[in-house]
Amino acid sequence: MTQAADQILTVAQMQAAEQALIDNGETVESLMERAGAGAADWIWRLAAGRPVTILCGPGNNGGDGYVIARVLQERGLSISVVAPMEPGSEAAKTARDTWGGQPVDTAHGEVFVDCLFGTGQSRPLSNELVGTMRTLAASHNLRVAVDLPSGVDSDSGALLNDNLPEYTLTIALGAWKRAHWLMPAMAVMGERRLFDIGVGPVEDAIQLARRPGLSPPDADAHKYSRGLVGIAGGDMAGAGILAARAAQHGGAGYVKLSSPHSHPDLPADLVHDDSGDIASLVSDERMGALLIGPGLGQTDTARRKLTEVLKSGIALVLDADALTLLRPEMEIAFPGTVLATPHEGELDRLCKAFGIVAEGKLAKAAALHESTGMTVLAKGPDNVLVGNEGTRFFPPTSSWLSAAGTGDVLAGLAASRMAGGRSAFHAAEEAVQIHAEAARIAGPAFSAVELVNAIPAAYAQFL
Ligand SMILES: NC(=O)C1=CN([C@@H]2O[C@H](COP(=O)(O)OP(=O)(O)OC[C@H]3O[C@@H](n4cnc5c(N)ncnc54)[C@H](O)[C@@H]3O)[C@@H](O)[C@H]2O)[C@@H](O)CC1
Ligand SMILES: [K+]
Repeated sequence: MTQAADQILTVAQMQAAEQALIDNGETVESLMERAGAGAADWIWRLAAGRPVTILCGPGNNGGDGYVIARVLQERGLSISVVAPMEPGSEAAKTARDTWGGQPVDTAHGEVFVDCLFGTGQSRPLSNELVGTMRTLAASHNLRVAVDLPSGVDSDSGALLNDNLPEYTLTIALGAWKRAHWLMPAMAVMGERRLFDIGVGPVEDAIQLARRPGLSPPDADAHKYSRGLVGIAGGDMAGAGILAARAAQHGGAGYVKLSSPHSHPDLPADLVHDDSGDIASLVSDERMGALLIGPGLGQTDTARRKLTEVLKSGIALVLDADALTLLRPEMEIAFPGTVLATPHEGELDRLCKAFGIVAEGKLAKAAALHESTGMTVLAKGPDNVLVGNEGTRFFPPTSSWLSAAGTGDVLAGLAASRMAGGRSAFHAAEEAVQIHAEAARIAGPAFSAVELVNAIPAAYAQFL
């Protein structure tokens, strides 16, 4: 069931949704009035009586700005409007006439409101416009972007100019746009809020990930019913141990690490097979999910292990070295039960190996899913998940996750959720959020081991 508040629209989908509202009796003016008044409410709270400067562009984003100016002025705030371009659209002209004030060349105040461009941003801003925005942003302590910061491409999240201001708050109007959840745009938006103007569910829209609803083990659970996770390690012991630790905390009842060496710090509660014999791992019929990649290495032995694991038909998580070794000629028994978790560099390498030419994280992940049938989680500061179930975006995660080993932890968590019976898609959806919550709980400057230790508390948040 589509949740309208969680849907993330392209500009074309937004325009079609707006048209559907108009076909049902709304007008552009009535929608602008609602959107502008909604944004004005947020700005009113933020301003708390202090002066507000609104930068209005020529389109309907500028039109929203004139509505905001009128509403806030009627409430007694001191408002200055800077309008480097005359209104071009009919609705924006009407909004400006209804406001009835005189724009000024520049202003100092407390809150700067960017209504220069929204979803109609079609090309980079002139240096002059960037200069105007920067000057205004620098002379106001609080900065609000209405719908989108100007200079952001709504569908890709790209920044069309350098040196754009950073915002305190971005108010999405009617629906989330892709840029609200994609880097680098997401990083300049500050807090993000959605104001509903009545847009209904849009078919095939990208959705925000559902919050995981986890449960404790069944009353009659045993270690195998909770899930057996196998980890096919290799040359580097540490990464496999980290992933195994994460899998233990991620809900699985039993975790088996296969790596061809002993390790002095191997936890006593981890079953370790140091024969490195992959055949015995894949022939275990109780195996719920297998993770291969962290610490695997890129030797011929590693490639042989990967080839065997791919053919096994067991639900798989492919990460790290497994993604570097993966080639189109390798046979994957059931791609629908395989989750690949590439970071940006691995995603690029995979696209190259599979002859995929695409621009941007979303397009690359979608093309890789299309070409291989695997579920693809393109991880990073923005996470993009593409599978047969659709596409999901996620709230931003802690930037402290940019540390070695955190990817191994995520892969272990995903394998754990899969061994517990989740599809590759839902396992990834849950793993990203448990991982993000663990990072929040671990606080600043954590190591990957400390991240693992925070998983039980993160898990508890979703019970
Ligand atoms: N879609 C909807 O349902 C609603 C949209 N509203 C607002 O309308 C906005 C979209 O309005 P528009 O489609 O008019 O688009 P914009 O207001 O974003 O701007 C489009 C105008 O700017 C020009 N332009 C684009 N890039 C430029 C550049 N770099 N330099 C100079 N000029 C440039 C275009 O040629 C066009 O004239 C939304 O972001 C939102 O704020 C709201 O008013 C209410 C409802
Ligand atoms: K804007």
